[in-house]
Amino acid sequence: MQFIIPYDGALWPLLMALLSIWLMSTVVLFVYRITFHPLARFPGPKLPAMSYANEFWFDVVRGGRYTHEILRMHEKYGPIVRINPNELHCNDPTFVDVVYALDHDHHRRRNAAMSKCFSRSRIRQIEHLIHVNAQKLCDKVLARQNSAPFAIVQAYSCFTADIISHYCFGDSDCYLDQDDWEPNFRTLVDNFERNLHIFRHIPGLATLVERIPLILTNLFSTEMKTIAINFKVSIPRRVRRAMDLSFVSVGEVPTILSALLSSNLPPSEKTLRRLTGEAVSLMGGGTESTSATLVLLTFHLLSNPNHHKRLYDEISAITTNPLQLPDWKALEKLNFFSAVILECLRLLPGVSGRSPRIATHEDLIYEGKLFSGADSLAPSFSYTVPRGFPISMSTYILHTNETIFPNAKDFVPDRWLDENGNVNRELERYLLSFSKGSRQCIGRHLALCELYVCAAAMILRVFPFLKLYQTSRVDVDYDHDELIGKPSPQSNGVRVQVLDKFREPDVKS
Ligand code: HEM
Repeated sequence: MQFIIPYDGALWPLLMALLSIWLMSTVVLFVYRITFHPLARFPGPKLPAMSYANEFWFDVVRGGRYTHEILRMHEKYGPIVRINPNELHCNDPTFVDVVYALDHDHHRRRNAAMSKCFSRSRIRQIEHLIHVNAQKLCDKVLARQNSAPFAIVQAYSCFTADIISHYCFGDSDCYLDQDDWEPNFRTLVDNFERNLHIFRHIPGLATLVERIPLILTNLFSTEMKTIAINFKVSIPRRVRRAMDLSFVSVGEVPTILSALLSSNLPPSEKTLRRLTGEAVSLMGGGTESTSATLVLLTFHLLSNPNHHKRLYDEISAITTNPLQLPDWKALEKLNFFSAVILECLRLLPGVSGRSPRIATHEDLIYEGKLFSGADSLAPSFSYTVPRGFPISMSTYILHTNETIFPNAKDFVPDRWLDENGNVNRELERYLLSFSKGSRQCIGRHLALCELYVCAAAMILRVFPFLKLYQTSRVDVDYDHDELIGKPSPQSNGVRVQVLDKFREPDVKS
C-alpha cells in the first residue's frame, strides 16, 4: 500500500506547516486557559495559568523550588491562587478540614485491607519489633565511640528500613546487623526522590522505566538504573517468595503481604505487579520520612541542652532500665516528649510539597479574606472551586504560617503545650505532616511508635555520648522539595561524633 502525502517532495515546507499548526494550536490553548477555562477567574500570574512551564522550571530545572514560588504568589494574590492551568492552591488554614474531607472512593477501597495492618492496635502488637531494633541501633551507634563522624540519617534509615522490611516481607533487611551503615535502602529512596519531579512532569517515564528490559536500563543514568533494578528484580523476588509461602507472621501478626494475600481483595489486586507496587511504596514511605524526623530531633536536642535535659528527666522518671523501655502508650503520655515530637513533625514537612485533592461530586465554596491574618477589616470574598479540579495545600506553607505558629522557623516545643502543661490538641488541627482524610499516610501509627520508642532509647542511652560535628541550621532547615522537605543541596547532613564519655545532659544558661 502506498501512503501519499500531497507535497512536492521538499521537507522544509512540510515541517514549517506542521510547526505553524502546532504554534497556532498552542496559542489558542493558552488564550483559552486564561479566558474561558473554568479556573480563568481565579487570581494568579498569567504564565502558570497558561502552561506548566513555570512549574517545570522551578521544580525540575531549579530543583524542587516551586513551593517557594507558590508562597510568593500567595503574598501577592491572596489566599487562593491558580498555580498551573488546572490546579488551585490555598493558603488559608481554616480551609484545611474542607479540602482534606474530600473523599476518594477508589483509594479508600484499595486501602481498606492495608489499613488493617497499620491500625493502632496492630502496631501495638508488633511494638516489640520496634523496641528490639531501637536497642540494636543504640548498640551500633555506641560501638562507634571515637570513630570518624558520620551522618546520623544513615543510622536512622537502617533502623526504619529493617522494621518495615521485616513487617512487610517477614525477613528484615538486617542493615543494622552489617558492619557499617551502607548499603541501605535509603540510597535507592534518595535516587528516586532526586528524580521525582522529572517523573511527575513526564508521566510516561515511570512506566517506561518499569517496562523497559533490564539490559536497556544501562542507557539511563546510574540512579535510574538502581531504581529499575530494585523495582524489577529485588523487590519482585521478595514478593514472589511471599506469594509462594502460605503464611508468614511477625509473632502472632501476619506480615503485610500475607495479610493482603489472604484478604478478600480481588485477584487483580494480588498480582505480582500490584503487590510489588505496594511493597515499593511501603518501603519508600516507611524508610525516609521517619528517619528524617529523627534526624531533626537529634539536631535540635543536641543543640538545645535545656530541651535535652528536660526530656531526659521526663523519660527517666518512668524508666527503670533504658534497655527495657516503657511502651509507646506510656511514652506518648509524656507531655514535653509529645510536644518535641509534634514540633519535629511540624518543622520537617513529611511530604513538603502540595497534596492535591479533587471534589468529584460537588463544587467547593471558599470564603476568605483578601489578606490572611487577624485584620477583620480586610475585604472578604468568595470563590466557587468547580468540581473535578485539584485544589491543594502545602505542608511547608501551612506549618510556617506565622498566625498559627508564631516564630514559625524556630524550634519551640512549648508552643504545643497549654497553660497547664498539657498537649494543646486544638493546634494539632493545623498539623498536616501525615496529611488528612482518606488519602492520609497509612503508616502514621507505625511512624509515631517508631519516633517515640527510638527517640526515647537514643535520648537515654546515646545522646549523652553524642556531639554534633560541623553541623548547623543549614543542615536541617527546609530548602526545597524532593518527596520530603530537604535542606540545601550543599549540606552534608547532620553529622555526629560518638564520644567515649557519658555526659549527663546539663542545662546551659
Ligand atoms: C514521620 C513519618 C511520616 C510522615 C510525615 C508521612 C507522611 C505521609 C504523607 C503526607 C503522605 C501522603 C498523603 C497524600 O497523598 O496526601 C504519606 C503517604 C504514605 N505513607 Fe507516610 N509518612 C510517614 C511515615 C510512614 C511510614 C512509617 C510508613 C510505613 C509504611 C508510611 C507509608 C506511607 C504510604 C504507603 C503512603 C502512600 C499512601 C497512598 O497514597 O497509597 N509512611 N505519608
